Amino acid sequence: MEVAEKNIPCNSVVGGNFEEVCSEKVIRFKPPLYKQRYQFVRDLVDRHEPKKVADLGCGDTKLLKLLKIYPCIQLLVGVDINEEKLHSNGHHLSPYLGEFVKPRDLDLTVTLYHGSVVERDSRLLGFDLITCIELIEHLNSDDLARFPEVVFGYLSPSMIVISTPNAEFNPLFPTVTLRDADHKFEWSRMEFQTWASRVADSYNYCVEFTGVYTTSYPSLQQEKVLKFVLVGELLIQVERLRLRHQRMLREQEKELDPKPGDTDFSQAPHLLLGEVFTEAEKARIENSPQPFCEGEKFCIPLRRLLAYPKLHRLCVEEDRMRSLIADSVCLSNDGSAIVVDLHNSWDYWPEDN
Ligand SMILES: C[S@@+](CC[C@H](N)C(=O)[O-])C[C@H]1O[C@@H](n2cnc3c(N)ncnc32)[C@H](O)[C@@H]1O
Ligand SMILES: [Mg+2]
Repeated sequence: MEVAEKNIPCNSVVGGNFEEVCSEKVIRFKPPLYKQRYQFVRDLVDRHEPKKVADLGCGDTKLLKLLKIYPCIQLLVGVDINEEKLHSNGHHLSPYLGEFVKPRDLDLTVTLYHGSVVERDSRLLGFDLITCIELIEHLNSDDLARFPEVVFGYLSPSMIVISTPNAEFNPLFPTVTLRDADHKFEWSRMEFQTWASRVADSYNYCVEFTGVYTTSYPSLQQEKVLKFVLVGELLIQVERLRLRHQRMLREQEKELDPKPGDTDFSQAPHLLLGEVFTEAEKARIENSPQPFCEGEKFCIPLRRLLAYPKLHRLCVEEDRMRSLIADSVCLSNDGSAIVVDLHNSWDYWPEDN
């Protein structure tokens, strides 16, 4: 899948299709690929609100039917070399009764042209978006060679979407080498990207690649995610330290004023500690500033917290940590420590929360 956008810098992304292989080795795409391709175009229309859109190789006009509901689009054109397809499907593009009852705010004209994408047609000049969905693989080598000059060079719309099957999936299909009898070729992602990058370069477009299905995963590179993980780990660590400090105080009390029946917990394993540290981790923790009490307030220096492995692995500097957690916890006046009530675990949050 390619989106080429004229003169607007963007990054290159390489994605993959989303597929599922069933037990009997019949490949199915979920949702079906044609729906994913159309959805990709719809998302683009949502984002860029083009006024004039043309679908080249529009076939049975399914995409045009989906696009005619967009209020931003005022001119919608379909072109196909197969006149019969246009005739048998064109009537689906007429307005419904409901569209008379509740008319659009802005004009919309829908037109179908019979013609070839490799012929210059001045009626397609000045478009905001041109889509070529599963078209180029139907062009013979001469037509494919003419395609860039006509579509990118002559028609030169603001944006072009081109989709073509990914041949890398073909070994998963039970049948032959090409997926359709009319296909003249099927490219790997690399072949497509090489072609598209060269075309985009020649006509001063910038190019972006994606599979029809793309999703991004949360990572620590995203500030929201980092903050969520940081605050979560931090609260766990603060609670551990607070409970440990309470226990230490109780033990000290007992040592000073032992009562009959008191058990000596000092030798018992500290169940609440929960974590096992390597020697290096222990050393890092011990070399960091210690938690301390100010009256009933228990203060844990940020540097101490950052020494614990689960927080250390987030690779956050003290200053960054301070700004990320500032609205989630109470900080000491100088901002160097988190302050909690020693006896109440529900006071971590700043007062106005
Ligand atoms: C696989 S169909 C894709 C139809 C539609 N874009 C879709 O995604 O459902 C390819 C279409 O391209 C049309 N086509 C092939 N060569 C063409 C050309 N040179 N100019 C215009 N249309 C062409 C075919 O008639 C066919 O309708
Ligand atoms: Mg095809």
